[in-house]
Parts: sequence; structure tokens; C-alpha cells
Amino acid sequence: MAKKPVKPKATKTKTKAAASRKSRPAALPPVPHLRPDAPDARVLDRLWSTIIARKSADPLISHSARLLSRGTNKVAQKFGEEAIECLIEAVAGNRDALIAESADVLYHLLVMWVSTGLRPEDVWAELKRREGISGIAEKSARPVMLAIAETRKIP
Ligand SMILES: N=c1c2ncn([C@@H]3O[C@H](COP(=O)(O)OP(=O)(O)OP(=O)(O)O)[C@@H](O)[C@H]3O)c2ncn1[C@@H]1O[C@H](COP(=O)(O)O)[C@@H](O)[C@H]1O
Repeated sequence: MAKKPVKPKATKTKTKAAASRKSRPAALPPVPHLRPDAPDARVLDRLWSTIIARKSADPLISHSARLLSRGTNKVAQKFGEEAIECLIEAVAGNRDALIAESADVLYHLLVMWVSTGLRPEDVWAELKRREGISGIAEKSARPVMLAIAETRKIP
């Protein structure tokens, strides 16, 4: 009677690999790529340069100059107002209004950067530093003291 082929025993490394796959969090979904002809975020860099150029403009003809002349506190208040208007449209599900309000928020954010001396590359560098690091992993890796200090937040 022909002998049954002997199945090779699963080597330790194979079971280890299977075990580590079980313990490793599920991989994040791939990032969808933007359409090649889509307008891109460089519009923000151009807008920041425009606002910088408006610093010395007449507040009667330039909204950016008018905002900047009212000082950082007023600029920050307007940014907050626009952010609220943005969340209202998001909650209401008004897509077109949300696009418009999102543009207002970004414009007022850039005016706030100009008012406080921030440059776009300061923020782009921080976002680049965060790339590939999950927000969940980043938060759980924070030093314990910081985490305790943050526990005051409503869960
Ligand atoms: N992206 C924007 C932009 N988004 C919103 N806004 C203006 O922001 C203002 C928002 O008006 P609101 O009524 O919400 O409030 P407010 O007039 O700020 O103040 P309050 O009356 O509420 O006190 C409007 O006048 C909008 O036109 C903008 N103004 C300018 N830009 C850009 O900045 C460039 C330079 O604009 P100027 O500085 O005006 O030359 C423009 O070419 C645009 O690219």
C-alpha cells in the first residue's frame, strides 16, 4: 500500500509569522491619488504670498489688509466664526456651501498665519513629519505625564 505523503511540519517561523500577523493591527487602506489635472494645494502657497503682499495695501480696497489692520485677536475671532459656519454646513449636509465655507476657513487661517508670522512651510513640515504615523499610535506613544494631563478631556 503506497505511503501517504508526509505533510511537512509547519516550521516555527511560519507559525511565528502567522502569530505576528494576528497581533499586528490591520494595515491602513491605500491613500487615493488625486486626479492629475485637479487643482492642487499650491493654491494655498500662492494665497499666502498674496496676503503677505496685501499687508501694506489700503484696507478700503483689500479685505486682507482690513483684516490684518484689526490685529491678531480680531483675525482669530473671524477664523473661529468661519470654522463654525463650516461645521454648520457639514452637519446640514450642504456640500456646495461646505466647499465655500471650507475655502473661507482656509483663507482666514492663512490671514492668521500672516498675522502671527507663520510661513506655510512651517505647517507643511509638521504635516510631513506626521506622514505615515497613525494618529492612534501617535497619541498612545505620548509620555504618560502628558496623557494624565490630557485626561481632563471629556471622553
Ligand atoms: N480667498 C479669499 C477670501 N475668502 C473670503 N474672503 C472675504 O472674507 C469676507 C468675509 O466676510 P464676512 O461677512 O464673513 O465678515 P467680515 O466682512 O470679515 O467682517 P464683519 O463684517 O463680520 O466684521 C468677505 O468679504 C469675503 O469676500 C476672501 N477675501 C479674499 N480672498 C483671497 O485673497 C485675495 C486678496 O484679497 P484682498 O485682500 O481683498 O485683495 C483674493 O484675490 C482671494 O484670492
